[in-house]
Amino acid sequence: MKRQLTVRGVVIGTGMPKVCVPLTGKSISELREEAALIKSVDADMVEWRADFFNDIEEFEEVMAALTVIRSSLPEIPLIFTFRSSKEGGEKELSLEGYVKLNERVTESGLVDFIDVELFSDEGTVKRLVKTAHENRVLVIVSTHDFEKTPPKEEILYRLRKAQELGADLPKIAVMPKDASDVLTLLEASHMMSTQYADRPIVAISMAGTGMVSRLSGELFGSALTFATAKKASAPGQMPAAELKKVLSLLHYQG
Ligand SMILES: O=C1C[C@@](O)(C(=O)O)C[C@@H](O)[C@@H]1O
Repeated sequence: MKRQLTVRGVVIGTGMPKVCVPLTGKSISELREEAALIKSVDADMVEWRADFFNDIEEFEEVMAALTVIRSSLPEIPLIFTFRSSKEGGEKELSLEGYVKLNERVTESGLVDFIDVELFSDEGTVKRLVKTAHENRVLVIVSTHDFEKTPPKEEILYRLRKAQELGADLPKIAVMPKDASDVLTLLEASHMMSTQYADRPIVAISMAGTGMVSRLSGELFGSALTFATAKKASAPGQMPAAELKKVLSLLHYQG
């Protein structure tokens, strides 16, 4: 039986995919505004994409930003993500800086999830998973390809590796060049969720070509989908309210 994740009353891994909206503000005042906007959007979860934040190397500022976000959105599951430039993010940190940042955020008690990149190296992933779990924080282990869609076997390998390393939510996002790449991602998502995963997973085909993958997770086994309140954090995201309508239509079984 597949595990589900229940976080602040949101159940991930059953029914409609849960809608997660990223915060991409560069400063505390931008983040405060964005958080207020998110209150008016029907989001299930929020992701702070901290790589957009100007003062990411100033730990006091990071904590201040996190406190503002958490106090503006006290009820909603919150993901902390530093997405490195090599995986499609805005900035790069040293490995040591990346580990420290994630550990301190984990220990702050302000977030429900951290996102750890699979290619950080195995030891780092294991260490961050351990610290997170000791602090009752869940872990998304993520991997991205902004250039192409790898073969199905490679997508499955990465998702299985993430699961093996202790991810509560293994996640992959890849770039399609055509419809057959989208089918590859969807097939891998379906296979992973029905044959190999004992927990929810997330699988995304990006950009306009891949948009269908952001809508069809309930059928193909992807438990979370990212949408915008203001600014997209990756190509192909659509406004959260529109996305929710489509998810409800696809959920309707007649
Ligand atoms: O990894 C992901 C998925 C994503 O890249 C997307 O394609 O929606 C958006 C990112 O903010 C998030 O961290």
